[in-house]
Amino acid sequence: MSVQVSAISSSSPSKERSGGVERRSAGFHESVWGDYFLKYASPSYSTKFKFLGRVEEQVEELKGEVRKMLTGVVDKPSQMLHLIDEIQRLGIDYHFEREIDEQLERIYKSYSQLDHGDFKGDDLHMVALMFRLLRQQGFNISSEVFNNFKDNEGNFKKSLITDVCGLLSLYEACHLRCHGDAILEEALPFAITHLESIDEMKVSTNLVKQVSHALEQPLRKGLPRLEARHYISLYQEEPSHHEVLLTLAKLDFNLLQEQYQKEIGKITRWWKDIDVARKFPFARDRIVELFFWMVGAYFQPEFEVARNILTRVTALISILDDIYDVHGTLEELVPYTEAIEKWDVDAMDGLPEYMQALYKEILDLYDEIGNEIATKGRSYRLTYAKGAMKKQARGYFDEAKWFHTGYTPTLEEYMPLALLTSGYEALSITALVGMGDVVTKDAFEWLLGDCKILRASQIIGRLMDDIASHQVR
Ligand SMILES: CC(C)=CCC/C(C)=C/CC/C(C)=C/COP(=O)(O)OP(=O)(O)O
Repeated sequence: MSVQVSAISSSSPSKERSGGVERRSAGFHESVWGDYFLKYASPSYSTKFKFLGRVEEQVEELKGEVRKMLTGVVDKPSQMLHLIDEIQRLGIDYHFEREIDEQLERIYKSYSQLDHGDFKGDDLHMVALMFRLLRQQGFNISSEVFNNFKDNEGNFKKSLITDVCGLLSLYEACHLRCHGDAILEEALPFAITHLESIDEMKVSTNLVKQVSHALEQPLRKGLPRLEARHYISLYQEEPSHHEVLLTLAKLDFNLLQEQYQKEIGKITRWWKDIDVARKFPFARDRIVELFFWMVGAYFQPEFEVARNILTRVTALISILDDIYDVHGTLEELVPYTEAIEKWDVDAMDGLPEYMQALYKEILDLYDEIGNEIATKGRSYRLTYAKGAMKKQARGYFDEAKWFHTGYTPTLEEYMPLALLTSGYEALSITALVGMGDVVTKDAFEWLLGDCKILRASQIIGRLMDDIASHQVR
């Protein structure tokens, strides 16, 4: 995400003097957005929908129609799979979670008999689509369903090479493979090779576009909102598209976009009031990018408060990271880390002005979060959030010590600390703070109990970040 400056850095940043001390500077570029989103926070900003109430009404009607499509009787499971796939790709599936789950459960229960009727076990597109949708939903479907597509010598059948639709579905399905899915490990390069060399004269323009987009960005790795926006345009060009689905997808996309604009407007207002550029000129100013990141974590409208909290905490952590990584001296960082540990406004006495300024922002923000969640009986979450912030600061401090003492850690020493400072633990905990009652105390304890998914995210996040930072230098 940034030019990281730490004990393992291979280049040195530039230096400058401030507060009578020579300080390093990473030379981050200014915000590319400036005040662009402020207008959405203004009371005089009015929605681009002239008749917002009418649009919302229309969305409700359309949702009713789609619900009927999803619950009505279809004699062909393949039709239902297609419908669910379209709904998911158009980004409107979050309105129909229960209906989709029920339909997929029905299909899962009967899939062993699906080789009859319209569902042919030799139709690669359908098998791969069924596999992907069921696995994604958490059903235990085996990758053995793909055995059928191999010849007697154990190679994928030659006839598949010209089946572009089938190859594309296989490719997308491969991204849901788990350890032990050997056939999908083999299938992925097979699908990629043949998708890369399709004869564009023999397939529709729309399919060519889908293939080239998928090769760049498989569905599984895509951000739901971006994928929806992309698919809406493709779907519109599809002669067989369903008008109800298309209209709902467009209106819903625009309504969500309006909501995000207001959210980022409010967050920009808060950021501007902090006066980041003046108080922390050495730090990254990436508030819009961070908000976008959090929309990737959860995009649904009901997570507005959660997104707001997570974006703002991450923004302050990002300044904190720049203090520990670049701007602060070791002599300043020692009392700063102790002050964060104490979490008390009196503890900031004697700290340099820029440190006091951030300290105050952190305390104020957590007070505000505390007030917000107290009204809902969720105050216990604040203890977890503060604990996560303190741990993060201690981790940053340990890294800074390595740097300032010129110590190069071994990989064994580096990894545990680097996983902590990746921020995934602190931010996963913070991500739960503003969520609804589905989150309980157990969820926080689970996250803190060495859970595999968090560890995997930390490893991926940390190593990708280190690779990117290293390349920037
Ligand atoms: C929903 C969820 C859990 C989101 C996680 C988002 C996340 C981990 C954000 C990290 C933000 C941050 C302070 C990056 C520092 O980047 P850097 O490259 O300067 O980091 P470094 O100094 O540690 O290398």
